[in-house]
Amino acid sequence: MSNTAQPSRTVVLIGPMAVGKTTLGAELAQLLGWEFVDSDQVVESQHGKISDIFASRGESWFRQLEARTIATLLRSEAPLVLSLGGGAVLDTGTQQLLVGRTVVYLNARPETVRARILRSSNRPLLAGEDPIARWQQLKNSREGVYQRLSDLTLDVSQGSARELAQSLLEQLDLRTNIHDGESQ
Ligand SMILES: Nc1ncnc2c1ncn2[C@@H]1O[C@H](COP(=O)(O)OP(=O)(O)OP(=O)(O)O)[C@@H](O)[C@H]1O
Ligand SMILES: O=C(O)C1=C[C@@H](O)[C@@H](O)[C@H](O)C1
Ligand SMILES: [Mg+2]
Repeated sequence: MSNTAQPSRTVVLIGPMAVGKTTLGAELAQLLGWEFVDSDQVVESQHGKISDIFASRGESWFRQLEARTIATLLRSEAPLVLSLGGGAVLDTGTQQLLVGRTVVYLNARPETVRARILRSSNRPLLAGEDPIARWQQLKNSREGVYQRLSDLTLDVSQGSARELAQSLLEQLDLRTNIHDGESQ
């Protein structure tokens, strides 16, 4: 969605739960020397655990907090790597705010996320009987949005977070000269 001639100073990572948005985002920010922010972490630091927010106030309340948080973060003037919660892209206001940013869709198969999902208890939308089937169902229902909003898709099924971040940086450099405008 961004103009590839103009380097964007924000890279936004989107995609389903447990694909590595937070982990790769932190690695990418370190490689770039940019600030890293994760919308789930900001919401949790201000409002408590996501599973508790879902339990006490419901999903739509969480979505409002999430959208508001992302809008604030995207006002940053500093170069930023921003990892979003898996469902954040469903909000139409957030969708509009992503236009003109460099948006990367991290895509994975269920085999890649299976063990990660089974060992975590802070994903309320996967709390039912068959978390892998639910993950796949949510991914399928959001796939079109992830693809439409993104400039680039990164398959995260092979490689460490560091290797994937390095590969992503190389692809971003080719597309947008991401380092342009920096002093070094
Ligand atoms: N490339 C990788 N190789 C091995 N483990 C990974 C990789 N990427 C992420 N992980 C691990 O998978 C787990 C989930 O990663 P992470 O929290 O970054 O996913 P996420 O997409 O941010 O998930 P959520 O949607 O829940 O925020 C973490 O334990 C992380 O260490
Ligand atoms: O995919 C989702 O809808 C979610 C993903 C997580 O990152 C959290 O934002 C929350 O658990 C909801
Ligand atoms: Mg995350």
